[in-house]
Amino acid sequence: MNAEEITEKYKVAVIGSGNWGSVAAKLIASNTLNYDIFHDEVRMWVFDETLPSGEKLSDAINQTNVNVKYLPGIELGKNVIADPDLDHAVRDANMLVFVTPHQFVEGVCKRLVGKLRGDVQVISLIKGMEFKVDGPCMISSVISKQLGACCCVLMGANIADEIAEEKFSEATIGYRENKEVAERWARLFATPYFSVTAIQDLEGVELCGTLKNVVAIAAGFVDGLEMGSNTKAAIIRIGLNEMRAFSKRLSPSVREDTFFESCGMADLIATCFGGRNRKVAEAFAIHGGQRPFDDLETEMLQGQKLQGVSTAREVYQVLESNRWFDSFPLFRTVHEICIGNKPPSAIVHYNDFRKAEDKI
Ligand SMILES: NC(=O)C1=CN([C@@H]2O[C@H](COP(=O)(O)OP(=O)(O)OC[C@H]3O[C@@H](n4cnc5c(N)ncnc54)[C@H](O)[C@@H]3O)[C@@H](O)[C@H]2O)C=CC1
Ligand SMILES: O=C(CO)COP(=O)(O)O
Repeated sequence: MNAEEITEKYKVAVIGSGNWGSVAAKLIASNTLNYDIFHDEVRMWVFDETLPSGEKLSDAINQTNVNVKYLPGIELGKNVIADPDLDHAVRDANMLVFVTPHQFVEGVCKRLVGKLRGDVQVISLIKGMEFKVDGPCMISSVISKQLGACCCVLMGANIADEIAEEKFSEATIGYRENKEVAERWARLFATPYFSVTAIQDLEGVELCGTLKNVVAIAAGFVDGLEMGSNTKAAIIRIGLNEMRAFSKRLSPSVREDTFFESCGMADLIATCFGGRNRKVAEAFAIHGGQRPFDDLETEMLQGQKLQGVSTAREVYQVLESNRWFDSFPLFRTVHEICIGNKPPSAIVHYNDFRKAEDKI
């Protein structure tokens, strides 16, 4: 292959190296070796920290090829290079994968303004949203606005630890216009154990991935209160209804069939049974709401971050600013429980749910 052909290859950088970020890098790294259109090397930006051994996390990853803190025991692929220097990690990259917890994305984007190639394409794997003075803003919009780049999303029933062990799962890419770009992203991620479908519903896919974390918190409360399978199924059904109604009010173009893709019902089920939001919310309810989520997160997740509690707050702000409380009792109550205004047992308010369903 000559030098000219090499410069035309797509160069990938992964922004984030947490639990899912590391698994995403592993998936991508297996494909960059398989397909000639991609450069082999995958740069993974690491928000660096010092390990108890005194070693830097980025050095440990490069020496062992394992993210010893966020994904222990799993080899990422020799072509994954951990890079603590953000500017250096994205240099020359024309495919950027954003996968930080959502609360950090704005700060990261600010640091990237003016540093990226003009032809850069972006995908966000981040589940969350921001509430701004002029209303709610999805993470893909935060990224596209700040970087002036087109941004797809990839969401799905994707518990990272299971995909790391190469157990089969599916994911959904949401795109707005450019199918060719979406298909290139699908090629970058798909493996025999990770099946990726691209659909033209950016907003729907991202809203599903974001809102299911609020329902997962509710499912955790139900588990902590030992209310059983029927109650949990009811919470999942009511939650899905609120997800659909909320998504359509924010974005009327959201497609009905999106809720039946991996990003929809499948992710909701996976997270309500196997996710971190569920697990920490269960502990919160077991402690009768007396221990704050922040403390439980620090104690139980070893540096990993919850998205559901802050998303519940952002969703609550949308409900408040639009006077939508009556139509979304589950979303509303999750936030009120999280901040200690109601006990965990308030999650089951049968009458509120039925009244709301008459409205939505
Ligand atoms: N873990 C999972 O199973 C899945 C996660 N997701 C989503 O992917 C996104 C990222 O999640 P994970 O990779 O699991 O991360 P994580 O929950 O493991 O978060 C920890 C990461 O945040 C970084 N961090 C801490 N402080 C920071 C700062 N000030 N600035 C920038 N980074 C900082 C840490 O270095 C670490 O890389 C989230 O939106 C999550 O909802 C999506 C699907 C599955
Ligand atoms: O989004 C996820 C699975 O698709 C992971 O959910 P948690 O953040 O609750 O672990």
